[in-house]
Amino acid sequence: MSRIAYFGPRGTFTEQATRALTDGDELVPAETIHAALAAVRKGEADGACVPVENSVEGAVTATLDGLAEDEPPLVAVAEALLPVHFTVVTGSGGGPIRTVASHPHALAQVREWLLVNLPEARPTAASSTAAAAVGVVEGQFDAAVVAPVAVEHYSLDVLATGVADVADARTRFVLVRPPGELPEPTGHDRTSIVAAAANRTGTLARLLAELASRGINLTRLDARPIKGNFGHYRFFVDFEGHVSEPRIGDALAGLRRQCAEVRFLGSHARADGVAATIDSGAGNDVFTGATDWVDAIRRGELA
Ligand SMILES: O=C(O)C(=O)C[C@]1(C(=O)O)C=C[C@@H](O)C=C1
Repeated sequence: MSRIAYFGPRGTFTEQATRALTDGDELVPAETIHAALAAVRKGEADGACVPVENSVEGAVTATLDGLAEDEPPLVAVAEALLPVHFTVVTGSGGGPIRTVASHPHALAQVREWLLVNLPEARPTAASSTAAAAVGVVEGQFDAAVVAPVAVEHYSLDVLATGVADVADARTRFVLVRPPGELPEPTGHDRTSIVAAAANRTGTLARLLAELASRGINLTRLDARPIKGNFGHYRFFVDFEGHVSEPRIGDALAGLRRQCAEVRFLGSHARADGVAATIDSGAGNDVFTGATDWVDAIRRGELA
C-alpha cells in the first residue's frame, strides 16, 4: 500500500481526484500544494495528487511553480479530470449570510451565482474549498463554496448543489511521484515539460518549432516568471504523445539543445482518452526509418 499526499484538508476536489487515481492507498491530506509535494520530496509520502489546470481559471500556479522550482524533480504518472460543480453550505446555526468563503479559483467560478443568490455576502478567500468548510464549522465564515465530497466530512447545511457559472467547468489533477518506471504508452498520452529558454529574439518560436516541425500537437502552454529575474520566464508545454515514442524522443532531444534548462514533468495517459493526432509523414515509423537509414550509412551499407 502506498501513502499518497493530497492538497487538503479532507473534503477538497483534490481528495475526490485522489480517490479516482488510487486504489486502497493511504490518503494523507496536506494543508497546501507545496506541503503535498514536499511530503514526497522528503520521503514522507510515495506520491502526491495536486490540481494543475482549471478550464475557467487556467493554471494552478502553486502546482506549476512547485514542479518547476523545487528539488528533487517529481514526475506525473497519471491524471484525473473532474467536472467542477460546487455545493454551497452554511453552518447549522441559521442567521444572515454575510461572508462566503472558498478557494479563489472556486469563487471565480461562481461569481455570477453569488451575485444573484447571495448578493449581501462578502466573498472571502480560503486556502482551499475544504478549508472554507472548516471555517464555517468553526464559525469564521457564514457560508462556503465547497466540493460535493466536503459534506461527507463536515457537519454543514446544504444551501445549493450543482452550482457553476460555466456548466462544463473541469479541473485536471495529476498524481506525481519521484522519477522511476514510466507508465506504458497508450496512444492517448500527454507529455509535459518545463523549459527556461534564453531571453533572445525568437527563443519561444524556436522552442515551439521543435514540436511543430515533428507534427506534435500542443495541449497547453503557460508562462511563469523566474523569480528574482524580472522579465525572464519558464514555459510549461504539454503535448500529445509519450516519451517512449521515437517522434517524441526526437522532439525532446531538440528541446534540450534549444534550452539551458529543461525538466521532464511526465508522460502518462490522458484522462479524456483523446488519441494523439499524428500528421501524415510524422509517424513513429518515419522517425525509426530515418534513424535506420543513418545507421545503415554509418555501417557502410548505403550511400
Ligand atoms: O480547493 C479545492 O477543493 C481544490 O481541490 C483546488 C481547486 C483548484 O485549485 O482550482 C480545484 C478545483 C476547483 O476548481 C477549485 C479549487
